[in-house]
Amino acid sequence: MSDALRLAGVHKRFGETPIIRGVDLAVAPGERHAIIGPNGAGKSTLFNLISGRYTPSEGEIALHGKRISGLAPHQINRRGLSRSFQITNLFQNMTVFENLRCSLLWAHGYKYSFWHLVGRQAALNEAAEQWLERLGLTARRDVLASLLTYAEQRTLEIGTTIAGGADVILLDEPTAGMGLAERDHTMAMISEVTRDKTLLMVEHDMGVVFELADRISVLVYGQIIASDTPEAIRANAAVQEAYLGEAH
Ligand SMILES: Nc1ncnc2c1ncn2[C@@H]1O[C@H](COP(=O)(O)OP(=O)(O)OP(=O)(O)O)[C@@H](O)[C@H]1O
Repeated sequence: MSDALRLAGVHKRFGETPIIRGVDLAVAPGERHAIIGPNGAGKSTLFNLISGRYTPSEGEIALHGKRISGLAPHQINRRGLSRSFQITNLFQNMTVFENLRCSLLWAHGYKYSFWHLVGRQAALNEAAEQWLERLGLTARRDVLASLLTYAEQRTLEIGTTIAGGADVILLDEPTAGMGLAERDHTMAMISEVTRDKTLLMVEHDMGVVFELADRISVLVYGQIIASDTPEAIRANAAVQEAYLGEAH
């Protein structure tokens, strides 16, 4: 079986400045993979390369064995890769239910004609209700997205990203800006809704990373210096020196 996601020899330069300097990375289907590294290491740039916002200066990126580097973000999205942003990306004047319904419609509805779609309303509503339940947002069903707490907005944002039907999910610091209780709740939610999905996340919170990830890659100055299980990463001397030894 091909890797869900594979980067081979990826470089990114901005002008003359090399930011990503030869990254090879393979993420297996169903794996939860975290990318960690010091500030400015190039984690966001890597995400921008994978999601199509930037094109690699060199190298290739493949999704399920098919090349995606060079495609536009919406084309990559159509092929099953979806990215959730740190800044929430919701329809603020729509309710929680409507936001979920919208991403389901976007995922499943575009192929059908309008009248066909009308016949599918019941199924769509049912699926949106199930997502409310999975996200623990049933009690907030009819609240406008703009009136949710920050943590609820992030939960809904992650939910709409996944409800959209993608099977490879990129999460950008999913617990940033949350208190401890919210963080634990969000981790449990991510763990539940990404079952059977491939997850790649950038996260600064080591508690989250070591609990959630099956594998961890350490990016330092645009290169992956280690890619391994959490236990092996914790024990890796080069990683400790480059990163974990710092006050994070
Ligand atoms: N569009 C751009 N043009 C020029 N330089 C850029 C651009 N985007 C990022 N950089 C530079 O690339 C380097 C890596 O930035 P990036 O945001 O990818 O790091 P990061 O690991 O995500 O950092 P952080 O953990 O602080 O979010 C930084 O020095 C940044 O200034």
